[in-house]
Amino acid sequence: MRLAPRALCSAAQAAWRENFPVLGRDVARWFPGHMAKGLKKMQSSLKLVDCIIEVHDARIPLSGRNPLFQETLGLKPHLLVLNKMDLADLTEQQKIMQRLEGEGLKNVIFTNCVKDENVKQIIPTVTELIGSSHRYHRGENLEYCIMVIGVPNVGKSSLINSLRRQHLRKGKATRVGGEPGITRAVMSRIQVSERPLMFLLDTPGVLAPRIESVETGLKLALCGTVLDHLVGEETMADYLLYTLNKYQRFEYVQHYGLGSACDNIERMLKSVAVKLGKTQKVKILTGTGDVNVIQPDYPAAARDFLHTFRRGLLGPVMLDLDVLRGHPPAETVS
Ligand SMILES: Nc1nc2c(ncn2[C@@H]2O[C@H](COP(=O)(O)OP(=O)(O)OP(=O)(O)O)[C@@H](O)[C@H]2O)c(=O)[nH]1
Repeated sequence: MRLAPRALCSAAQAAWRENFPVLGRDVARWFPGHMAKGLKKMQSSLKLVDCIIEVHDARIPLSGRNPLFQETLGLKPHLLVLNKMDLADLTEQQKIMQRLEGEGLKNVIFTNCVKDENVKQIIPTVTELIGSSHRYHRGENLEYCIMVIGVPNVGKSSLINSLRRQHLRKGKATRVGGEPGITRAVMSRIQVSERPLMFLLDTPGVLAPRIESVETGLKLALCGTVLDHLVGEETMADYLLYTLNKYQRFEYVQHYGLGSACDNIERMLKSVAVKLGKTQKVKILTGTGDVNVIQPDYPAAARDFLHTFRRGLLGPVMLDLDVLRGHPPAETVS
């Protein structure tokens, strides 16, 4: 089953490295109006806020966070919630925590907001953070107001709903969705706890307008923070295959009944398409006119591969192992 590391860097790596710089520029341009507006509104609401909860995807704890958050919202006490822990391989959790602490992030909680795991730790941690931040202007006001920020689709709304389930036994207050960009406006305050009386402000997901590197862009895309069609499903599938092979996560072989691991995305998607019965009719122009041929539906196979990964069916994965192990970052996309 093991592929030699050299083989992993050939076919699989080439395509996404070539494609992404162009696609990445499209993604970088995709900094929609609502994100810029959202960030401005977040800044102006800051004076009402006692603490910031930044939610990020636990599969990329070391990359893809928006540096604008640090610059503009960094004055308040800050808790980093690494959500979707059920999808992340946390074998190296200790090292990840040490690394984050080295970057000044001392308050970090891993959560699963679908199953409410570790969510109960959040309110006591936030209360303690605010308590130790000398809020001299609080006066009689015993309410806490917390702003929830993060890049799109990391589970900000799910966290708010989970906190309400845990502390108020109430259901959904805010919309959750599988696509990035569900929350479009800084919403009115949502109560999440009675004692202490705590309100959260949900905010739209805001990506950095500039993507730090090709690999960061692809990791963000795999985590669903960018609309798939902007990067290209086949490019993302290519990077996913490269990553799974690199970290020896071969669950995909069994999941798709492939027989052996593969480092060629075209071959892999062809096998997946055949297994799934996804074929498409394509017209080919020949010397004697148009001929219809049946071809594997590569886009459908790529979509299935991505969807299967995002549901956790290919096992938990830590996309930032390369950063943790100190590999140099790939080229910047601007
Ligand atoms: N597996 C898993 N999925 C989660 C978890 N938390 C949220 N999700 C899913 O992730 C998707 C996005 O969740 P949202 O809560 O809408 O994310 P958001 O950050 O508010 O999204 P935007 O409004 O686009 O910024 C939804 O399909 C959720 O069901 C988690 O802990 N584990």
